[in-house]
Amino acid sequence: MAKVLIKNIKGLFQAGNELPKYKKGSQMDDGDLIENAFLALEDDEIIAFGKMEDWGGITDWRDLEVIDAEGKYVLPTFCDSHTHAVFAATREEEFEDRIKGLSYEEIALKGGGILNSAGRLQEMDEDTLFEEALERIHGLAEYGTGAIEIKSGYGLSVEGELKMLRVIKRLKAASPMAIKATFLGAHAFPKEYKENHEGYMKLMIDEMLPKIAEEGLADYIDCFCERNYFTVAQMTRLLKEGAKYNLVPKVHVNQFSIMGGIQAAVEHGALSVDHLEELNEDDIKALKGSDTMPTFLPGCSFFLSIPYGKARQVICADLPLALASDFNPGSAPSGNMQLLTSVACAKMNMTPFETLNATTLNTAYAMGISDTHGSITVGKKANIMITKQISSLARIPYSFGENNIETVILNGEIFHSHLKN
Ligand SMILES: N=CN[C@@H](CCC(=O)O)C(=O)O
Ligand SMILES: [Zn+2]
Repeated sequence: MAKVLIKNIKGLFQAGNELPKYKKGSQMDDGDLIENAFLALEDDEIIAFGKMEDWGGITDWRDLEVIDAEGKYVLPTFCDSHTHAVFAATREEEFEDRIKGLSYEEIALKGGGILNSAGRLQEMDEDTLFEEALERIHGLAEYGTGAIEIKSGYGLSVEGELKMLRVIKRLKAASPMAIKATFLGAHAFPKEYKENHEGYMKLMIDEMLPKIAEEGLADYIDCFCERNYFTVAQMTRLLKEGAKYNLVPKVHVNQFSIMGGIQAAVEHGALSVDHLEELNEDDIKALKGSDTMPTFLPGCSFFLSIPYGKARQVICADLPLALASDFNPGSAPSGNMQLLTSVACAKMNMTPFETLNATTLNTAYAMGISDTHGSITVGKKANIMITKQISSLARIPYSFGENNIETVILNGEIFHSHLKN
């Protein structure tokens, strides 16, 4: 598909050549929607868009492929800025334990949770891990995800972490999705280091980080800063070490408790702070004036029955906000971004436009790909999705669980379509 014209689009969402790098406060409810629009793609780029009546300007194309989008909306594909999509096994048994009354934290303290996944990952070879992860993320693309950040963190040993990050590197090469890799060795202390936290800190700093840098395996560095996991001091030390290798922080903070992790992450130039189920006024103050993207993970709140992030408080403070899936086998076993918008509307009182901004433009920022993804902008990647014929864009969050996306185009090529040719 060298040249494509999508015509008669009912509404083109997030379209503009002068959009802000992210939307915040009241801007979050602005869809930058062009009604009755066209969109032109050439090779893997967006080259023009506008009202249908202005289409006449581009008439010199030959061999033009035309897609008629009458009654349908076109959006940039979702960017999922926080996932753990490389894993060896699902964890239904922990799901059942939670139904019976155990909490996520109690299961983890018994050796389940992240350590359970780490044990399973050790047993799986790199090729199988890669093949299963590729199939998994391409399944998400059918629901509109065009870019995805993936963390390590189920390795928890030098070989295990390198294996995960090498798998992510192979995914980058094998998939048309935009992929970013984050080193999350500090996801949990492995069993062998239960009584020797300093030993594991040294292992990450002296052995993992240099090897990761040597092979160019990570774009970002993460740390699960939480009670029973890593302290603010340990996170700070790690972020400083990561900075020596130009690894920008994107961190897990404030999932169960408020420990000052947001302030420390902001001070160290974090691109995003993620989870934030717990959030207070000091945290909001720390985020104000920073360029750190607060990121909520409502799939985790839903699945673990923990509080939802206070989206209205963040938006009312004139801050931006991003929504990511947290796709992982323990706390959020779904990477369906459409479903995420439903949960955010129903449980966090976000408007449909707010959720769509929070899963496209703002997550593109939160994964460092704003220059190429997250909006319909001339020169950006031709990563777009076409909805089915729907009454309004609010239908995406409204009809929870349904796949409202009919066609997904990644880098100018149709990746998936429900249309029968
Ligand atoms: N909270 C830390 N890490 C993941 C869960 C990982 C797991 O349970 O396997 C999260 O973001 O929810
Ligand atoms: Zn996570």
